[in-house]
Formats: sequence, C-alpha cells, structure tokens
Amino acid sequence: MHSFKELLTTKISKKKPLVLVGLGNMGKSMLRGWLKNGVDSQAIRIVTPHPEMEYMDFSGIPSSHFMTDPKNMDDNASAIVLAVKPQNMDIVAPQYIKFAHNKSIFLSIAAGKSLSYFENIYGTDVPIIRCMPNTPGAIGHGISGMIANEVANMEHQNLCTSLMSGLGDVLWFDKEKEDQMNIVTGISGSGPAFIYHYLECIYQTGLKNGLEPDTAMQLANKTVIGSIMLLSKKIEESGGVDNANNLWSTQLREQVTSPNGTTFAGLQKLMNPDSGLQPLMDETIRLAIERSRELNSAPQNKSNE
Ligand SMILES: NC(=O)C1=CN([C@@H]2O[C@H](COP(=O)(O)OP(=O)(O)OC[C@H]3O[C@@H](n4cnc5c(N)ncnc54)[C@H](O)[C@@H]3O)[C@@H](O)[C@H]2O)C=CC1
Ligand SMILES: O=C(O)[C@@H]1CCC=N1
Repeated sequence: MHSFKELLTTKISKKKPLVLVGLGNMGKSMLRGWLKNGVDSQAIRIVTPHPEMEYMDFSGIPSSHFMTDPKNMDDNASAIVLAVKPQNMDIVAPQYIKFAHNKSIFLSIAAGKSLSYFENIYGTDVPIIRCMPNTPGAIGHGISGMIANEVANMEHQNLCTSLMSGLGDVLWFDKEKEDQMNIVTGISGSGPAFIYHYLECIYQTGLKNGLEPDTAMQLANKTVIGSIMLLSKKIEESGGVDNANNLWSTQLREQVTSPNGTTFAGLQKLMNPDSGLQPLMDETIRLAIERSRELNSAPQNKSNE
C-alpha cells in the first residue's frame, strides 16, 4: 500500500505523464503543490495559451513540455487535469478525447461542470473526478471537495487525493449526492472572496469614521488575520478537531463579548436572525450555489470571464 505522496512518484512518470490544462491561479497552485510533493518535473506536460511567458516561472520543467494544444502529445497520460474556466470547457474538453481511449483519469476543477457533462464527452467507462479546491491552496491551507464517477475506483481516487493534497485537505463526497459539490463551491470555493470582502467592509467603515487609510488597513488586516490565527491555534491545540456542537469560533466570539459591552451592542445588529449576517450569508451563498448549478449547462464564453 503506497502513501499518498508515493503515488505521485509511482503513478506519474515520463512514460505516464501528468497533463495540466490551464495555468491560471488554480493551475499554478496545483503545479507548485505537485512539484513540492515530489512529482518528477520531467513527467509534467502543460497546455497554456502563453507557454513562452510561463515556462520561466517553473524552471525545472523543460520548455518543450509547455504547449498551446495537445495535438503533438502522446495519449499515454496518467491524468489530465482540466483547470480552465467553465465557460471555456465546451471547446477545451473535447480536445482531450484521445486520452479517454487509454483510460487516463480526468480531473476537473471547473465550477459547476458535472460528472455527466464530462461523461458525455469522454464516455461513461472513463474515470472522471470532479473537484472544487480554493485559493488558500496556494499556501497549502486549502480544502478541496471531490466526487468520483462510477468507474473511478479507489486507485484513481487515491491518485487524485494525492494530486490535491498539495493544496491542503481533501474531502470526498458520495457519488449519489453530486449536488453537494455545488454547495461546496458556494461555501469553500467562493468562500475566501466572502471573507476578503468582510475585511474590505471593515476597512471602509474605518475610513468613513475618519481613520487614515493606512491605519484602517492595518486594523482591518491584523484583526482578520489575527482572529483566524487564534482560531487555528485553538483547533491545533485540540488535536486538529473542532466540535460541531460547540465551535471554537463561537467560544472565541463569546470571549470577546463582555456583558452589555461594545461587542454585545454591535452583535445586536450582526446576529439579528431576520436582518443580520446569517440571512445575508444564506442568500449570498445561495446565489453562488445557483450559479454553480447554472454553469453546468451555460453556453461557452457567455458573460463575465
Ligand atoms: N479561482 C478560484 O478561487 C477557484 C477556481 N476554480 C475553478 O478553476 C478553474 C480555473 O480558475 P482560475 O485558475 O481562477 O482561472 P484563471 O483565469 O486564472 O485560469 C484559467 C487559465 O486557463 C487558460 N486557458 C484558456 N484557454 C485555454 C486552453 N484552450 N488551453 C489551456 N489553457 C487555457 C487561461 O490562459 C488561464 O490562464 C475554473 O474552472 C474555476 O471554476 C475552482 C476553485 C476555486
Ligand atoms: O467564482 C468562481 O466561479 C470560481 C469557483 C469558485 C471560486 N471561484
């Protein structure tokens, strides 16, 4: 039985390379995670519209392994990782059909695009994994939701766990409950943006109340970062677990809240069940989930790329 990291060196080789399609924010994070976890830089192929600009950033990978399309690539890959925008998928995914004949694993990180979307392109007898990572994966603190189609066996799933573990934690979801991947997208995929917007808001409140921009920025940044680091330390001290019935975040909030003090005054608004943050987050995340569902069938290149 190989460890997850060992799989990256036993299953991926010059003869069975790993193909990355799309070298944007997420593609780059995954690539860095693979290299850090020991994937042979000679066993990676990258498809990107601008190879000449990008191979310089990854000096261990030969420039000839960067290409603009898969036409000249052998069809013997271990896995094809699709990291382009969902709106580009109708054009990009069919270009990789030749790898389906060799039963390479297809791993997609595109928001919304379902397992059956890819099965319609590659066939139902090809191992396909749908994954939703997030941007903290760039520093190994991400979390990825994953789901496999019927023919993706434990060996395929373990290799995909290894591929995504460079970005942080991996959570597998039941094949029967694929819609949960849309919920994952709304909560942890889009979630970092919602947290950063909270920071932007408290920064703006500081400005509106007359603080200098630099001061408002320091207060906002340090408050968010410090609070999360404190939470992280508490969870770490508890052996890496949080208690769903008595969350550390609840305990830490309560520690800040003196009886009838300033925090208590503010929380009257923030925790109002009808007009506070909970209904606002319910609605915010509902809209993200709905968009994820829509992206499954959205025509390519529509709208706001
Ligand atoms: N940004 C995020 O927070 C997350 C994004 N995702 C998903 O990851 C995927 C990529 O997102 P980002 O990295 O943020 O986008 P991005 O725009 O940074 O990267 C997409 C890359 O695809 C490249 N590309 C376009 N056409 C191509 C083609 N024919 N062949 C190869 N490459 C091509 C573009 O040059 C670009 O670098 C999307 O499907 C998105 O839904 C998933 C989780 C989180
Ligand atoms: O906004 C998006 O569509 C992507 C998916 C999750 C995070 N970013």
